Amino acid sequence: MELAKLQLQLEIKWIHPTVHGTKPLSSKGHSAVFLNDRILILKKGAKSDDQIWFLEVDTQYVRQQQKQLGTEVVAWSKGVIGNAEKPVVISGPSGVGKGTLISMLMKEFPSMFGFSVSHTTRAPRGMEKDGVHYHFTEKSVMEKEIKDGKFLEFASVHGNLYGTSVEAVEVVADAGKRCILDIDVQGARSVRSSSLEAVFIFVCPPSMEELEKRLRDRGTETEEQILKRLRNAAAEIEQGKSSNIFDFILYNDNLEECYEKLKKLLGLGGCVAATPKSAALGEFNLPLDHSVSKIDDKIIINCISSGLEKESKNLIMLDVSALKGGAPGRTRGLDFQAIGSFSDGLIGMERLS
Ligand SMILES: Nc1nc2c(ncn2[C@@H]2O[C@H](COP(=O)(O)OP(=O)(O)O)[C@@H](O)[C@H]2O)c(=O)[nH]1
Ligand SMILES: Nc1ncnc2c1ncn2[C@@H]1O[C@H](COP(=O)(O)OP(=O)(O)O)[C@@H](O)[C@H]1O
Repeated sequence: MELAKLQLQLEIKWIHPTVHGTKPLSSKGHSAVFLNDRILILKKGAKSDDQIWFLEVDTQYVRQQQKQLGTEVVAWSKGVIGNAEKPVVISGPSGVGKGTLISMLMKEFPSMFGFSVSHTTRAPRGMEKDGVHYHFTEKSVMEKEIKDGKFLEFASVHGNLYGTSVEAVEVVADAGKRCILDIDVQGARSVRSSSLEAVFIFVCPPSMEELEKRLRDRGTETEEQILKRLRNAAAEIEQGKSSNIFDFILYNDNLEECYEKLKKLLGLGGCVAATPKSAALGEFNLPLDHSVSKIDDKIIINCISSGLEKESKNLIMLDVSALKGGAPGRTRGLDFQAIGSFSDGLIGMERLS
């Protein structure tokens, strides 16, 4: 019996999984805590925005990727204190006015919204700037990056490749802004089934004739491209209206009226505070010398040589009960609290954020 066990042990093979996500840079040391489907890594002596990481081993994203690639997969995700507001996905046929509505929103609320800059293989239009309207890229480069797991979603639209990189969405949330994605219906469907929780809006034209007029008047496409966009529009409208991807359908007939409706459903109807809700809350540097234990969803960090102002506050509680997002993007929803010291008898709780 013992021999059989030993033989079994000897047969265990090391597996080298495919690693997705951006790996943390090495540090002077780290603590690791096993949660149900991922490993929490606390980097010692790292800066406050680089100290919490997760290595996902059995999350929904990892399982999806394993199925797709047919290999073992693990994925890195950086941990962030606090939550970001739900991103807004806006879809609709070419020429319906998505870009116009988004520009109006960004102009009126510059500190509240940020645009997810997509990658595309199509050529830039006259006024379009690389890195602002799109990241204009080569097909082979984009395909390689898609393979490396750098994209949240991608699709072939009107004969070109378009995609939202994980970074495009996360940098907006990192800046404490609400992210707006202008993507097609296929992309919206992919985001719907991803770990990113979003609000989905589909913009419809008042008629096909008006759509054609807007596309022609915009004057940015060749006749062939206009015809291709119009051919695709009917199917897109059909999918947008009938699929259960979208939470709201907006008719863009009168522009001002449509914009008012858009603001209303984003909760911007009345008097709005223009200050963004910052995602980066509080500053706390994990000292080199600490020990870590886990009680249910709470990670207790005992800072032995406390880097905190008050020596007595050397116990920190990291709450991982409400994690949001995760690989291939950031893991949000973490909460830090100073909970005193053993000598205090755990008196008082003070949120560090
Ligand atoms: N899936 C996906 N679609 C995108 C992305 N970026 C843009 N699109 C969509 O691609 C389509 C064509 O966009 P564009 O070339 O800018 O032309 P326009 O819609 O006529 O202004 C539109 O439906 C966009 O919503 C992206 O990152 N992913
Ligand atoms: N409600 C509207 N009424 C008339 N023209 C509009 C309206 N909304 C947008 N447009 C115009 O239609 C054209 C296409 O709009 P655009 O925002 O570029 O569409 P999309 O981003 O959906 O392709 C632009 O020239 C824009 O000025």
